[in-house]
Amino acid sequence: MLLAHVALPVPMPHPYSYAIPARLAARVALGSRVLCSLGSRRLVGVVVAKGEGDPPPKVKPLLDLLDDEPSLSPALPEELLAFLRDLSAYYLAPIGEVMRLALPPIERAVARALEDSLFETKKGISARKVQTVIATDSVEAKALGGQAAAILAHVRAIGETPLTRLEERWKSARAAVKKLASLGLVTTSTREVAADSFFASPAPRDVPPELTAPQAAATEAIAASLAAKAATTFSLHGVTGSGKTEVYLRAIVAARAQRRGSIVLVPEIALTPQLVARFRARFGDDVAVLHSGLLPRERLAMWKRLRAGELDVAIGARSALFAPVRDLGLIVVDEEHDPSFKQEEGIRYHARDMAILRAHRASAVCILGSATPSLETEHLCRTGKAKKLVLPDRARAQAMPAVEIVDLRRMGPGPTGDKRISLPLHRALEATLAARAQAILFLNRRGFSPAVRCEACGELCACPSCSVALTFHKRHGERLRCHYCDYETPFPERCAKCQSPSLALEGLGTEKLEETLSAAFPEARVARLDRDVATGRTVDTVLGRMRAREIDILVGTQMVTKGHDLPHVTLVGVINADAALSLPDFRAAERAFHLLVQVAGRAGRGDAPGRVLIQTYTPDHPAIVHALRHDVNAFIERELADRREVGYPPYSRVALVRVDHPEESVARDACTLLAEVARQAAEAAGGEADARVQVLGPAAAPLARLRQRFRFRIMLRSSDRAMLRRTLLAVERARGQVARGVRTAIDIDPVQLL
Ligand SMILES: Nc1ncnc2c1ncn2[C@@H]1O[C@H](COP(=O)(O)OP(=O)(O)OP(=O)(O)O)[C@@H](O)[C@H]1O
Ligand SMILES: [Zn+2]
Repeated sequence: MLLAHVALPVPMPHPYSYAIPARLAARVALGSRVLCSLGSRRLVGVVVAKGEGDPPPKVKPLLDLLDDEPSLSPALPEELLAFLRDLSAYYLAPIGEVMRLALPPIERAVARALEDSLFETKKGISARKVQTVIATDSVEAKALGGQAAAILAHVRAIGETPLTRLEERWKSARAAVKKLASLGLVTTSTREVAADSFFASPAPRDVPPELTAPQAAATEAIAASLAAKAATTFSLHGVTGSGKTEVYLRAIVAARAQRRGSIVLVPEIALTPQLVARFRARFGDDVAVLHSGLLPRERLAMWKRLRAGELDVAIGARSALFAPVRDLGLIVVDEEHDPSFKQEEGIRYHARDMAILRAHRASAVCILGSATPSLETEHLCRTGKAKKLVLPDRARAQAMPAVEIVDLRRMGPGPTGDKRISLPLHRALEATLAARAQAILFLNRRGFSPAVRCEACGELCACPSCSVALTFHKRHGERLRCHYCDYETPFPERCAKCQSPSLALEGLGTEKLEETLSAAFPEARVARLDRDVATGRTVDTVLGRMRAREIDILVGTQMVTKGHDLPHVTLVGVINADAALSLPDFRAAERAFHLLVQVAGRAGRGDAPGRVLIQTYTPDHPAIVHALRHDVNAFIERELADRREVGYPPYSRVALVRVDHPEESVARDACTLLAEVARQAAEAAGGEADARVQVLGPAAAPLARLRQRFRFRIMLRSSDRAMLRRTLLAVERARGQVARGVRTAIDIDPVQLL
């Protein structure tokens, strides 16, 4: 009997077997989507293997085959299917749930046939209706005022405009449009559109610039690997503003020349409208831009066009890694150091690591681009697994900005009296405004639970055995705690280093900065960009206004540090460089360094030179010292030495077992049980000293309670991946033994340690 082994979207590690009925026999292929019954449910799964043999008892037949159109069948091409199986094995993730990462939304007709749809909407896919406003030929009888006048002028200048766009700029656009319509000055219409903000305005084609010598060398190396069909990973280390994007564009052209497709992964698509615009300027609208704002219908359309080979370039955030691009030749990971490439829920995959894997399997080229390569990537270069390409200078030979330190231990507040705006920063802002240039102020608000710092010497209270910052907790009296080993100590009376009694909590309270600035510089247009004020479209609007020079000072979080290319920004101020350094995370220094170099790199990209002021209590911290000199290599060298010494990645492999439950004792007991299992498995596995799997914990997670649940965890660490894996498999098997209601998760190569 002919059998199909089907991955179903249920949390089980194994596929299910079904009989292939004769009518489907010729068409069911590996990667086909099929309809199956499981118990009383009907589910859509993917055929991951076929075989002939004795059927298991009570085997049921496949009910139907979903993909019939030859260009779309099977749903998952062989290359993608094999990659997903590897991913599932690597992350110990249920095969059916992994498949779901790559499957398109389901069509309406199919969805109707399913009683139990796995996909986001039971109804299937609905259309996007957009209300637009068009100016008529009528002329106003008497002059209009206020928003109505502004909107009318806008619509006359721009042409048909979606109402939602108008509402972004004018609060009462809806009422104003109504009034204009009643005067016969505009008409509105509702229609179905493939509206996508990335394609809202036409993209004028650009003329490819002449490459700089390093760009040309990088492009040649990449093209040679493509031509040889040699799976190669490149680390493209180019300083900020060196023109990495141009290298990506040329690499895509080289892949196209061989009729191979490309995937470009970016950290956050909402923050990169400019990058998308550059791709459209080069390639027209023949690129698939995958982002969370797409409706299922739009996503399905993109998926189909990619699968059929009509589109050969997909750009998107980490999930674009699963795009069904035909004959994959290239995967670009832009800003590869960015932590957002790690998925933090469900299947906790790292898109950078998996990009390397998928490219490898497809004999494709993978480019990891960054001005601040991650230590992981640097390690790949040093162990011969990646080739390094360097762009040492800015593309148009602009100087790197001058970076200066403001030592907050010595420097008091400027005229505002707010200590976050030191005198030098205040003066620099004045000078920038006088020169009609723009400034970016970066305030780092990460670090939910504060660390303790000595105001006299700047020393941070750290764990004696883990070299990470201790975290302040109030719950059982004022205590400091290590989130790796659970070391605990009462709030110290004096600084361990200089004995000063002036210990202070590293403050958050940055909300009022924008207000303070507006008050201090009344003539300046101040705007803010962070998660609270910005979602999807507003980001685009704020960045658009920044580009149009309608903003003088932009205040923001991490969001302002990402790849923006704004030629009129001459001043960058870092309000408090220390916040990032005090996170209880072995990557704290690396992240802080990345942020500093990236945000500094926003200054001086145009003709006028740039200036960067970094305010800090710890001017001697290596992350700051090296950022001051833009010395990425020296920082990497030093940080690698530190990691090697304490045995953290990239010199070891780490995994976290996370456990949570509404009751603290239940969560702790479950975690203790799994830790015991891990210890026994680690012991049984044996191994040489440094390969031996270390089991740290159970310890309370830094975010000890989240959404009413108490969180505990175990950290497992080994220099040997196979050993670590064996131990984790034992934990995985024991997950079923914990008390009901306890949630457990295994996070392999974790990024977020909170
Ligand atoms: N060969 C070239 N000749 C002239 N201008 C170039 C060339 N290559 C790139 N540029 C320009 O240099 C600027 C910086 O390029 P790009 O934004 O790609 O830099 P980047 O390396 O991605 O920087 P970052 O890491 O800061 O994001 C852009 O305005 C781009 O148009
Ligand atoms: Zn510790």
